Amino acid sequence: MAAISVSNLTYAYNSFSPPSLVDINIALTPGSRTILIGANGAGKSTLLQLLAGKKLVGDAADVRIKDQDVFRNSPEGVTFLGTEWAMNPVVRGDIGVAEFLDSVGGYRHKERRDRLLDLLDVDLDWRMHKISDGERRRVQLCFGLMAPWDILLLDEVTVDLDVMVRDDLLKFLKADSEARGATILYATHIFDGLNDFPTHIAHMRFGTFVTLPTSWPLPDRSNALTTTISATTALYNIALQWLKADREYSRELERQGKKVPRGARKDDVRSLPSCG
Ligand SMILES: Nc1ncnc2c1ncn2[C@@H]1O[C@H](COP(=O)(O)OP(=O)(O)OP(=O)(O)O)[C@@H](O)[C@H]1O
Repeated sequence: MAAISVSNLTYAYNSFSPPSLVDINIALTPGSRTILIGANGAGKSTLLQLLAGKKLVGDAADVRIKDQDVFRNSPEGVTFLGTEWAMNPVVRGDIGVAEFLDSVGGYRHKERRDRLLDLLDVDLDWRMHKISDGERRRVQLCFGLMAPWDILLLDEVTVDLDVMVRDDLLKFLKADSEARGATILYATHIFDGLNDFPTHIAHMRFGTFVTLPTSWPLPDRSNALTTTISATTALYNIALQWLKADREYSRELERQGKKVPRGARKDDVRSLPSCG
């Protein structure tokens, strides 16, 4: 049974916009850690939010976590952490971190909470309205990760962490996923220090997958861009190649007088070279 499975998923935010996701079909195995790579607007956040059950999809789509429909059954053990959390006025209010974490059940997971407080260097005496963006992000991660999760959906939440905290956090997530067979799907633009983290990588472009989740490191071979991708190639370089290919694709469409779509037609996308 797949940890996450998506079939026939096409999604538009409204009836007058082109779809932001087009015919998505993926299956992620339990215990896998997949990095979602794609340019701004590729559809990463939309996909993560749909998996978190935050948006309703049409009847044709089948979106499952642990074989349960994410909308109808709300599967347990799913944690979604996105960037918008820190904007919520509630978490910018005059409340202490200790009180805040207890109000969301921290006392039930004391051991994990204390480990995360230490790892993320969070002070229980901080007041939520007086801390920096990075400090607030660390509180969010402590809040989100203290209950053991089966499925973790991460949308660029390491963006304002300092390098050391980010590195410690990635090591913690990897060890936690390995120890408990838990699954991670992580959208990011920051590839420093990420080489040893994923079991799979995937490439999205204009709302669809150009490279489905593929085992990482990639096997040695040459791709259509005549650049050799080998097991030693850093994830950063792969991401750079993929995003360059995306830009070439957009330019080619423009040369052909076609408008670059926000949610591209899948035939357009799939006719382009893929590195995966
Ligand atoms: N609330 C919204 N209403 C309408 N369209 C939206 C909305 N949010 C996103 N979109 C559109 O959906 C597409 C996918 O956006 P999404 O945020 O999923 O991309 P992303 O890959 O996460 O980008 P980024 O790397 O910038 O976070 C984009 O074309 C975007 O303009």
